[in-house]
Amino acid sequence: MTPERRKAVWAIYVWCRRTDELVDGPNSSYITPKALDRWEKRLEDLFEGRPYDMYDAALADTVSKFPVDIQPFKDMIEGMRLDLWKSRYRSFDELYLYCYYVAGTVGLMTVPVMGIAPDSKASAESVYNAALALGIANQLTNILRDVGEDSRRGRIYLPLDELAEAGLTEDDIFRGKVTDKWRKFMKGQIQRARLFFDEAEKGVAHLDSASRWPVLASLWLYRQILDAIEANDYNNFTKRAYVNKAKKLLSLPVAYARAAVAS
Ligand SMILES: CC(C)=CCC/C(C)=C/CC/C(C)=C/CC/C(C)=C/[C@@H]1[C@@H](COP(=O)(O)OP(=O)(O)O)[C@]1(C)CC/C=C(\C)CC/C=C(\C)CCC=C(C)C
Ligand SMILES: Nc1ncnc2c1ncn2[C@@H]1O[C@H](COP(=O)(O)OP(=O)(O)OP(=O)(O)O)[C@@H](O)[C@H]1O
Ligand SMILES: [Mn+2]
Repeated sequence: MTPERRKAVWAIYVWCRRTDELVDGPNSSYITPKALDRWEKRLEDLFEGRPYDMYDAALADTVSKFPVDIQPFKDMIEGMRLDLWKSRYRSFDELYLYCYYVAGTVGLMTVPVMGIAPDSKASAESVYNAALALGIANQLTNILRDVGEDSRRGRIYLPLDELAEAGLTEDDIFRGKVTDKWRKFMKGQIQRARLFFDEAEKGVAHLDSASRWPVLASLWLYRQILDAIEANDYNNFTKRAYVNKAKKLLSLPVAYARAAVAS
């Protein structure tokens, strides 16, 4: 990315990471809805040019230079509010909404920074939809990677109706035994996540040419976590799926070449 865009993405990343840390981090047990309200007030202040600390200042600088909208930031805080009380998702619709709040929003935050290609004939709406899809795909992948870890925190980010259809119960998740039923269920979940990645990939060609490589590379790196879950024979209860260094390194030049072809 250009240096200006890189700094802006950093600033957005830091804000997202700090927001996530409020509910996931070491002090999360002290975080109440009130604390999140204060965090939202602080967000409004920095958007109006009144940053509270240096990290906020980096984001205030970003929003003064790029046409970033405040709504996806507010929506991410809403996702953190959900995380404070909600630990079950009855259907994919409910889960999708959660994924939008905590990750789809990132796509909407970053498109104004990465820019749409001036010569692209795609509508801005279709590019935002692809960006949204990448956030959803990443979050679904994150969830499928962390089933065991989340269950040990009492959380199940899987559609309970689909679990029931597969003949599985909450207890099966807590017991964490890899059975044929589980493998079959996981195959379906992985397939759906891949559809969102495919949707996102179509949008990459319409981004400003300088932004394509980092986006395509990160898309490919994260998507390979799904392959790693398969390679672990769907044991996402006790084995963490990850993409090794060699595979990561190899993806970079391949993504570079593909991003260049797409221009
Ligand atoms: C180039 C690029 C990838 C830019 C995005 C950088 C950015 C601002 C990232 C913010 C990520 C963040 C900290 C989000 C907070 C909530 C959260 C933690 C979500 C999960 C990320 C993975 O984090 P991790 O594996 O560390 O998770 P744990 O906390 O350890 O469990 C998420 C799974 C979501 C991240 C979502 C994205 C990176 C969306 C990216 C979308 C785009 C860049 C749009 C691209 C545009 C088109 C047209 C395809
Ligand atoms: N808008 C921004 N978004 C993200 N990071 C930023 C932004 N502006 C500055 N930074 C980073 O914050 C750090 C401090 O910035 P600063 O401009 O003060 O640079 P510096 O390295 O301290 O140089 P100098 O000594 O010339 O001030 C640098 O690492 C810079 O890349
Ligand atoms: Mn997290």
